[in-house]
Amino acid sequence: MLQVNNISFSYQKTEILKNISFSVKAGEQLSIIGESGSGKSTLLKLLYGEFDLNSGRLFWRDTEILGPKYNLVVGYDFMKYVAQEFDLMPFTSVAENIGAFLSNFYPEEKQERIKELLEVVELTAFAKVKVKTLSGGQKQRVALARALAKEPEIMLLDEPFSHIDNFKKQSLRRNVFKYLKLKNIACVVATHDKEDVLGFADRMLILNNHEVEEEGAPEDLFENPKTPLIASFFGEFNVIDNKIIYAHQLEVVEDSSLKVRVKQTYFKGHYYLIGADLNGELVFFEHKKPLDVDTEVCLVIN
Ligand SMILES: Nc1ncnc2c1ncn2[C@@H]1O[C@H](COP(=O)(O)OP(=O)(O)OP(=O)(O)O)[C@@H](O)[C@H]1O
Repeated sequence: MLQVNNISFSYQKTEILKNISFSVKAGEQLSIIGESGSGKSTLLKLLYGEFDLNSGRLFWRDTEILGPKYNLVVGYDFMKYVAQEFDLMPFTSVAENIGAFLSNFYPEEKQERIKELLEVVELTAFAKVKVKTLSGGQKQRVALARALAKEPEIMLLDEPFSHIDNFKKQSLRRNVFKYLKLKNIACVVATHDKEDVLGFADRMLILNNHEVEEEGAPEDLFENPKTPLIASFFGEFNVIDNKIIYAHQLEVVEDSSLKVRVKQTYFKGHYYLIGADLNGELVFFEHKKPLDVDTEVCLVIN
């Protein structure tokens, strides 16, 4: 179990993270979300032992994770960290990069393992290609496979699919998260992307104003978002009578006291997002057809 006990940290004078506490069990997937600059990457780096804490303590099982002041070599065998900038060997092949940390003592097992990981990140066809010729997204996939190679007990992933195109993203996410569960590898993912969270994370933690704003299962936070920041992560929302109402909770009906005038219509695939004026405020709702500007419609909250 990863145990984060009341940690605080600052690069210079201003505190970036204040009194952060949480835990992650073996095999559990935790997503860290928060606005840009809220300290997600910094938190992952602290978990990896890259910096010394101002206060608080960090443990994986019984081992205390220590910063460079107390630990000459950053990092631990039980932990792998995939940063936003990948640390690969550009002049060797994809397969060699993935196998770089695997022992040569059992060559057949090593080749088997590389083959398995190439499949997880869908790079089998690129096994022999030199990493320097790959695209950013392909490099990110090599970095993921390389981190998985030695089956760490815990993975720290910083925006793990950010460079990968939408065609590949869905299946790659499923492969990687499924693999982590299968091998019971705990995982902490810093992300902006709700698709990295929904359907995969067991729990999520929201960083705001240097602190943990909320922590819980994605379903619970989605159903009962306590703040606009949390709601905004899940989708378009409104504040009506001081309550957070998602766009999909508003439905057009024949008659109601909630009358709005349509201002904008956006095609969203299987629905349209409509922006409308409600007593001078812009509200958003979903509708299966586009609506003409200035049409008056009535809404109910479901
Ligand atoms: N090496 C550094 N030295 C000084 N300040 C830093 C350093 N790295 C990050 N910061 C500052 O710490 C704060 C948190 O940055 P961090 O990169 O952790 O945020 P983030 O939530 O991961 O952002 P993003 O989502 O944009 O990646 C920011 O104000 C940033 O400017």
